[in-house]
Amino acid sequence: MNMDFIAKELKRLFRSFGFAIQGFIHAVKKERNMQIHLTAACLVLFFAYFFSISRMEWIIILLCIGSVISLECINTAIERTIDLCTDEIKPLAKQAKDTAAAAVFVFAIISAIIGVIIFFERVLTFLNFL
Ligand SMILES: Nc1ncnc2c1ncn2[C@@H]1O[C@H](COP(=O)(O)OP(=O)(O)OP(=O)(O)O)[C@@H](O)[C@H]1O
Repeated sequence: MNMDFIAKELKRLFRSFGFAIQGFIHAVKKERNMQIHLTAACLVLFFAYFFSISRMEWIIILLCIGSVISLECINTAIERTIDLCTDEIKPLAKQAKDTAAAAVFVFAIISAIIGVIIFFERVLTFLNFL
């Protein structure tokens, strides 16, 4: 492998990171649900730090945040693809969009339940302490 080849591959790699970041910025700017997820994620990270949760709990929370945000990106991509394919009202377009939205919804609900399991007792203890 010569240095030229490595430099070219690295450039390609960083270019693809750049495209991914552009996609993420687009989703954050245009999708209200993504803005809600990110706000919730910031709150959860603050509470996680505040309550000094365990290493395993950090891992679970980071997995949940990453999964919800990734699913929202995929949902946005599916919405755009469908809008690109048709601007007519079609049952299949509705099914595809709604099912993609359901993927985010299911994981967001499960993440909220995990959040309650991790934080509920700690919040109660903190409130009693006040
Ligand atoms: N081409 C289409 N044919 C049939 N139903 C559609 C079509 N486009 C959207 N819908 C449906 O209309 C409803 C609203 O969809 P729309 O994409 O406008 O908003 P949304 O799903 O809330 O997304 P956004 O995050 O952009 O607000 C959804 O149930 C969606 O499945």
